[in-house]
Amino acid sequence: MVPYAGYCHTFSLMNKNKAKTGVLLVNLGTPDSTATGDVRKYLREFLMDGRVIDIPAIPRWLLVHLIIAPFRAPKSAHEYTKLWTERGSPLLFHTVDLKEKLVQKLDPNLYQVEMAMRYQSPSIAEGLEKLNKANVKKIIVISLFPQYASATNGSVVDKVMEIARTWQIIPNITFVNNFVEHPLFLEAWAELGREMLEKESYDAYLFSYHGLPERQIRKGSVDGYCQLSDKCCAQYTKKNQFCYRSQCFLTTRLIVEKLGLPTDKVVTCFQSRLGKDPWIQPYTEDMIKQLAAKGAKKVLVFSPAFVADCLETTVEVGQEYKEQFEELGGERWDLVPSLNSRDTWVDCVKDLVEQNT
Ligand SMILES: C=CC1=C(C)c2cc3[nH]c(cc4nc(cc5[nH]c(cc1n2)c(C)c5CCC(=O)O)C(CCC(=O)O)=C4C)c(C)c3C=C
Ligand SMILES: [Fe+2]
Ligand SMILES: [Fe+2]
Repeated sequence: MVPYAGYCHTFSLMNKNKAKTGVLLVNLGTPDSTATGDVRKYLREFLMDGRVIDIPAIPRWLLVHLIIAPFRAPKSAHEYTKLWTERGSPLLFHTVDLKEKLVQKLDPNLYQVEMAMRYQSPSIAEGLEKLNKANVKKIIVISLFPQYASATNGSVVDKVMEIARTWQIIPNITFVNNFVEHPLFLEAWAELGREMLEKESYDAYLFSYHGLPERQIRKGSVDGYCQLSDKCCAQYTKKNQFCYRSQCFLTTRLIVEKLGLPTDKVVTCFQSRLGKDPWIQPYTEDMIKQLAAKGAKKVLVFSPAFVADCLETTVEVGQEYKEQFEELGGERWDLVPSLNSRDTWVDCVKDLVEQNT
């Protein structure tokens, strides 16, 4: 044992003298409080991002400042009161917990981990500054969105580069593009699913993902491959490997395989449409109607575009869609909670870090 202990001691001293690898975990962001003013501030920053509302800057400014933010802020502020806790917004505190658990699992001599929000606080600028001051040799940026979208992962890349390009020395920066196929991401969802399935049996399994304007999928389509039909997105090929819709269908298939669910009882759909333009389909509202019309009484719902409980899951899926389903005669609408900071998910993030070191 003695030589081994000595070796470890030397090894850890060697590590102490080496530059660390920086890790930046980034989630979407949330208002600072449920006050209408804070929600308005959040919505303005979020929706003024040209990757989120991808229209020219002047019409975007008019749309956001004169229409969406003023009308949506009071309504959204009220919605946020339904999920706010003593620790604030779940999206934020679950990301803090994830970061803290990750820190526990990584060697502190090798890694410095920071977390940030794409919009509002803590900002990406603050997180990057901490890593820059620590003189890290490399930065691994993990956007906490499993499926790639220009509006989320793409926007994080944009923001990180906007800041890093002002530095004299830019270390190596690696971005994790998506992690839909990571076995531990899938296993974490399967564990959550099993916990629900042990207690209850269901007539149908609904996978509801955040929606996107169809236009944004078309813009990213290689050789016009993505026509937003079931034919293109139901397959995952090198042509549509970055198509958000196809990555969502793939996520469903892989979780369903792990759980051994009957595929004829599984539906994939998209929620949270904003504005009048067509968003990717099928819409979750339409699927709820179809399931109820077919006589489904008990539905188990997964939201695997989100890694933490948030407004979109807890309130929109867990409360509003539940009410709609019950009004149509449904009896049970059980939402699988999100990954938050459960161990298998932390192990997934740890593995993403180590693979990219
Ligand atoms: C899966 C990741 C997400 C994608 C893709 C995405 C695209 C996208 N979102 C909007 C508009 C809104 N989204 C809102 C909330 C929200 N969105 C995501 C994730 C994705 N968005 C999350 C995690 C949340 C919840 C944040 C929280 O604090 O809990 C909202 C604000 C909420 C509201 O006022 O109702 C808006 C607005 C667009 C336009 C878009 C793609 C173009
Ligand atoms: Fe969103
Ligand atoms: Fe596609």
